[in-house]
Amino acid sequence: MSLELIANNKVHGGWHKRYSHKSTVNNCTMTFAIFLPPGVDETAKAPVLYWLSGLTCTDENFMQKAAAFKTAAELGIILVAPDTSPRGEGVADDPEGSYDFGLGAGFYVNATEEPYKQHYQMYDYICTELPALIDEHFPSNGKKAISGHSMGGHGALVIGLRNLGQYTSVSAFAPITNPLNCPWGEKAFSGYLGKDRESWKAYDSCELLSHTPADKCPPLLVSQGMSDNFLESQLRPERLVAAAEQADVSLCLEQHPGYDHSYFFISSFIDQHLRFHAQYLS
Ligand SMILES: N[C@@H](CCC(=O)N[C@@H](CSC=O)C(=O)NCC(=O)O)C(=O)O
Repeated sequence: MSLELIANNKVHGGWHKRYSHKSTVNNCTMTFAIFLPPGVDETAKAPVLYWLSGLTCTDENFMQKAAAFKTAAELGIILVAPDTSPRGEGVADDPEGSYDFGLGAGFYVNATEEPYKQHYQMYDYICTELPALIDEHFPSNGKKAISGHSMGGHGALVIGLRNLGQYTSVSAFAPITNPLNCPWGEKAFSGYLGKDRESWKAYDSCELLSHTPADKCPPLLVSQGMSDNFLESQLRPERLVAAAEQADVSLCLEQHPGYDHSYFFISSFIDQHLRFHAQYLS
């Protein structure tokens, strides 16, 4: 699969690059961004942290706002930030053009419903197609971890918990923990997955965590701002804690007074998340 370079910036001694490519699973052109820390090449390979962004984001929000490069450069971690949905001609959007469904809101699921299923296969894209592309074109050493924010925190938890053994560690900022039972999740899953709520459970981190064998669960870190406008209505971290207790799994939930839902919060704690992942990636 060929890549087209669309941006190239030196930063903290490494390189931030953006690429587009034809996606077989999403049946459209996709864009992703990558940070290559200094010194990585075919003889000095590095692990990869996949970052999944939230509603309304592209590959650019994390790279421009999270302030992750300095510590990723120090730790020798490759960062990969995909887009949050398929895009382009023929890709169905929310008929009402809202921000929480359709373009920029793929929810990291494989859609089964018309007219979304032709393109919205973000679960397979993140789990399979993108890592294969990264391993083919960049000096990754085969070790990978996953993190994300809000909708992307949901995606990171779901993908980490459905693919036990594949991600050394999983973290999330302000994740949508229980999309089965919150307005963002119910809207997205109805549209992408249809009316059968049973089929939604495969994409719910509380549901998945409550059934995860403790000895197979990856290390989990969740950070939540306590002045987050979406805390009560959409995020509900206490439900993830209850699921962890049910499975007797260790979950580190850090609650930070005064922080909101924005990248100001993420940039304040991204170093901690990078160091958390580095322990397991190294
Ligand atoms: N426009 C909406 C909320 C949009 C929003 O807050 N998006 C977040 C992710 S929310 C969950 O997935 C985000 O990361 N935005 C991009 C950014 O750069 O901040 C509203 O105003 O309610």
